[in-house]
Amino acid sequence: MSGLPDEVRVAVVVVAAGGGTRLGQAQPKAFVELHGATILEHALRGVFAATHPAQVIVVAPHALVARARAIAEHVAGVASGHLSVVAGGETRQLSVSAGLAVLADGVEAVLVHDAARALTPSALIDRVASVVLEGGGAGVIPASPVVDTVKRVDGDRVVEAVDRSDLVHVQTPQGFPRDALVAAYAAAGEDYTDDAALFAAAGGAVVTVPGEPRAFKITTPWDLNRAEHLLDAGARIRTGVGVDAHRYDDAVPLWLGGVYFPDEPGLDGHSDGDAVIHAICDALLSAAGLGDIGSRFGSAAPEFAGAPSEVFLRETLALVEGAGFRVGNVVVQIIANRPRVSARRLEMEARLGELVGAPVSVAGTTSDGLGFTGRGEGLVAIANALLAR
Ligand SMILES: Nc1ccn([C@@H]2O[C@H](COP(=O)(O)OP(=O)(O)OP(=O)(O)O)[C@@H](O)[C@H]2O)c(=O)n1
Ligand SMILES: C[C@](O)(CO)[C@H](O)COP(=O)(O)O
Repeated sequence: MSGLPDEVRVAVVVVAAGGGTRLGQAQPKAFVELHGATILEHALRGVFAATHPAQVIVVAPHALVARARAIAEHVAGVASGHLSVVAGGETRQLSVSAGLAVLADGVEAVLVHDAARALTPSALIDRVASVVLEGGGAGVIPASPVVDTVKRVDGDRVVEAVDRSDLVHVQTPQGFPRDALVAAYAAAGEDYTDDAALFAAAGGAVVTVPGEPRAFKITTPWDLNRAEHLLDAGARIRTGVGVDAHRYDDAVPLWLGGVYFPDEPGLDGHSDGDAVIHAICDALLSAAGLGDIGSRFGSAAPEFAGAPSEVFLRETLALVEGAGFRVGNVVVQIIANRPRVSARRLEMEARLGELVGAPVSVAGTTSDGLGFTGRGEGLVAIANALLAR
């Protein structure tokens, strides 16, 4: 496969072709429902929310390739991405091989990820990808210390205590330099329980990065229940905050809160400088745990030069919705000597409400002569967003 943009240096192979015998449900594990969506959909939300642009390769049971494609396109459609869906094999290793067979030209780092780790935070995917892309040549796996005492047993008889000080639990995604991983898979003579073991057997070095509790694998009914409870409790309501400051610039028009202010100095910035919209984007992204406007859109990216900030807001909302959230409400406080917020507050609230699809309140204040806002050098906007799942 070729034809992906140059910046796509990462592929994530999401293996979802297992039967899930230990979960014991009628359908294959990745297609079991979890909190109103399939396990696969939850896993893909995390993958598409990662910052590194990636080719996402979903490996599904032969009979469910079309269903997996529909699920993946639904998630990718709102978050944008480069997607391939292929049929897996009898073992996890064969499924990974099927995914590796469709790697795009230009991919340098391959992450292999279990769909069964449905709640894996996108930050872990980015963490692994970043270390592989640094180019040390090693495989990179998430690991966490073993917290329980460990015993070696013979049947039900304890033989000895095992020193756990140098033991870790490992998770996915596991990341590798592309060529070395493909060569290791081609050379593999036996079945390994994870990609790092196969890579090490071919002579590759493997290093660890910190794992994440939420990246646990849904293996048994108890795990599925735990995932349900986590989604129930933790993610119903989330808040986020965003702050943006811009210097006044007489040479540019003033756009604030999506509204044009004639006869006012504009705001200096790479885009149209609409600090209110920028603060709202940061509030929404932080509430969803999706990073910030700079990491998402690039504060100097040429395509955003002079761009209306509504573009950032639309993209931000697509990301937030792709991560499974809807916006409850947004509030913004503008700290500035000018413009007078009260005169245009209702217009800003209406325009922003229309863009966000939820109530947006705008308030204004001054800093009582203090600081750069008080000296009339610039303007600050502070936004707070409430998201719900
Ligand atoms: N032939 C296989 C076997 C496993 N996997 C994937 O590998 C991941 C981890 O495997 P595991 O949790 O062991 O899943 P299952 O093999 O489905 O479970 P079980 O061993 O209980 O049957 C899962 O996302 C699973 O879909 C796969 O793509 N192809
Ligand atoms: C790859 C893996 O998820 C790493 O922890 C795991 O080894 C695969 O699943 P299994 O439960 O060991 O079969």
